[in-house]
Amino acid sequence: MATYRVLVSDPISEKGVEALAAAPGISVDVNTGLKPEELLKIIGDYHGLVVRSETKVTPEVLAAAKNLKAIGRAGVGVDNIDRKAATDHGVIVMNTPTGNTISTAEHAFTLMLSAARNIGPAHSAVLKGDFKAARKAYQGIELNTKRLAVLGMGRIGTEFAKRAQAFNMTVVAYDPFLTQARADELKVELAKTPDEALKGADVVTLHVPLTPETNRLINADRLALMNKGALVINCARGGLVDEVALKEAIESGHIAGAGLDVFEVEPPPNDHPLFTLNKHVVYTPHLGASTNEAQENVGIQVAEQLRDFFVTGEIKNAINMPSLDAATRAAVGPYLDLAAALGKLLAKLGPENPDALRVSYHGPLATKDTGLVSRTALMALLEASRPDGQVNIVNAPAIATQLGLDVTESTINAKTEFNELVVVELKKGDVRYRVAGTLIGQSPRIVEIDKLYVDCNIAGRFLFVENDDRPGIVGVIGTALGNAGVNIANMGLARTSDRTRALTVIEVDSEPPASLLDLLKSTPGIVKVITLEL
Ligand SMILES: NC(=O)c1ccc[n+]([C@@H]2O[C@H](COP(=O)([O-])OP(=O)(O)OC[C@H]3O[C@@H](n4cnc5c(N)ncnc54)[C@H](O)[C@@H]3O)[C@@H](O)[C@H]2O)c1
Ligand SMILES: O=C(O)CC[C@@H](O)C(=O)O
Repeated sequence: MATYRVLVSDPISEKGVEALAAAPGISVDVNTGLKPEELLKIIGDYHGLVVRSETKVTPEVLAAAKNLKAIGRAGVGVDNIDRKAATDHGVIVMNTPTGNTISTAEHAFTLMLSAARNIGPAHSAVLKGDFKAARKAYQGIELNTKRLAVLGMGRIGTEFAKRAQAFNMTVVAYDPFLTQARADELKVELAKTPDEALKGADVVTLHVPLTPETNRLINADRLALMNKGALVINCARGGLVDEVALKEAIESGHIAGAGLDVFEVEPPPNDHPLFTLNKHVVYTPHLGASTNEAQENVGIQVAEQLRDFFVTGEIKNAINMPSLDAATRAAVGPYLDLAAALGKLLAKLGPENPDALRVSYHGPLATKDTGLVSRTALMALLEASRPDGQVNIVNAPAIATQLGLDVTESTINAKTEFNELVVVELKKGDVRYRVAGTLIGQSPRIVEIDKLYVDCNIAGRFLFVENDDRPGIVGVIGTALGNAGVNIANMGLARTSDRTRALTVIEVDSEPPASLLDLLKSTPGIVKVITLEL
């Protein structure tokens, strides 16, 4: 059994490490706090990497990670992992989206309460002996009946909103994926834009991922839309808030204060502009997910996901490719093998430098999740012209885009002679070349090559001979193979209905020598001879 080496480069729970180390064929090294240059030196030895947010998985790290197959993020945000570089290098990135939801929502809620009631500065004042002065200085804000804007109504935003409703706050939410029906179910007002949510809000809480679109989501103009004396809570990502604009809005008195768990640069510098403020502010060092419960959840989840990926091929919570659970993997397994054979066949028989690949599904298969089947056909097509290991299931679509190969998938309701059919077609200008296969029982078969009906195994050594449909050709081929000592395992004949073209598909037991191929190619009536190992 292959041994996969996994590096855990940020601290995760002991139970997670144990779960991973106990899996067959997996060995684990825990090596946290590595400097970037140290990580670069060792990453080439590993097949799997487990991180939290400290390890930065940069394009340089991915370029050095020659054996890396999967990265597991023990947490939600994957902004510390260069997703494009991972995909280009064919590395699956998985996160553990649910394990820290409650802890983070609770932490964000704590920040709101603490900012409203000056818990941080008041606590420090008590320790400094300023008890009496602090009683005067730290008048709080009541949250009851206040208007809360939630930006990002996903897992954490929803949990925050529920808690705010228990505090009798009115909740308005903005999220491009929030439907009116879901908003009604959650009893929140649905805002159509962030501005609409912020207008007249007393508190805003952020629960969106950091992306180019959400960078500085909260800026000076948006702060100005909020009510005077409002609070800003950020337990998502630092870059979501323009920190300078926030400081100015607090100093001007328009915004009362902020509760921040995250900063644009982490750790923030000691002279960070927001650190001079001392009312209605509370800062924590990215602690949203730091509870025993959350860390155990994400540590175990990430370990199980990596283990299942290496041991059974199951893909869960991947952010750069479709998921594939064990049951679906088993159900589509034979089609994956079929798709790989069809892709390989097309690479050999179809037009060179094609501009489009189309994968279509007929019959009940069309109702299944076929994303991975199509990817497999594409991968096999691309693999044929690239050295081993350059193309895989993760980076195949990105490579196709680089090549200008348009890949489409469709389902077709038209009846065929087969209960189910997978058709893979390669197009170059007006030239189209298609191959198709089906499952007979659980056994994948190739049933069509360029509109000729065949019945061919998906594994083995083959000789494809295109010839004129006239007497004697099969005899010539058989004699030539016999003379060359190449045994025929299987043979099938197909021809067009107008008898202009015929195809002889021969499964052979050994590699046909070049002299045999030359002889066949020079035989009158034989148009094309191709060998292929599927
Ligand atoms: N402080 C911490 O320790 C900590 C812990 C966990 C998560 N996080 C952060 O919290 C974020 C949210 O986590 P989650 O589990 O709720 O994720 P989620 O995917 O369940 O929710 C994110 C929501 O944001 C929405 N969204 C995307 N772009 C948006 C936009 N421009 N405006 C409004 N909404 C938008 C999405 O539709 C989605 O519903 C994560 O991306 C992560 O960065 C921080
Ligand atoms: O690992 C952590 O503690 C932070 C996790 C958090 O930022 C996340 O996005 O899940």
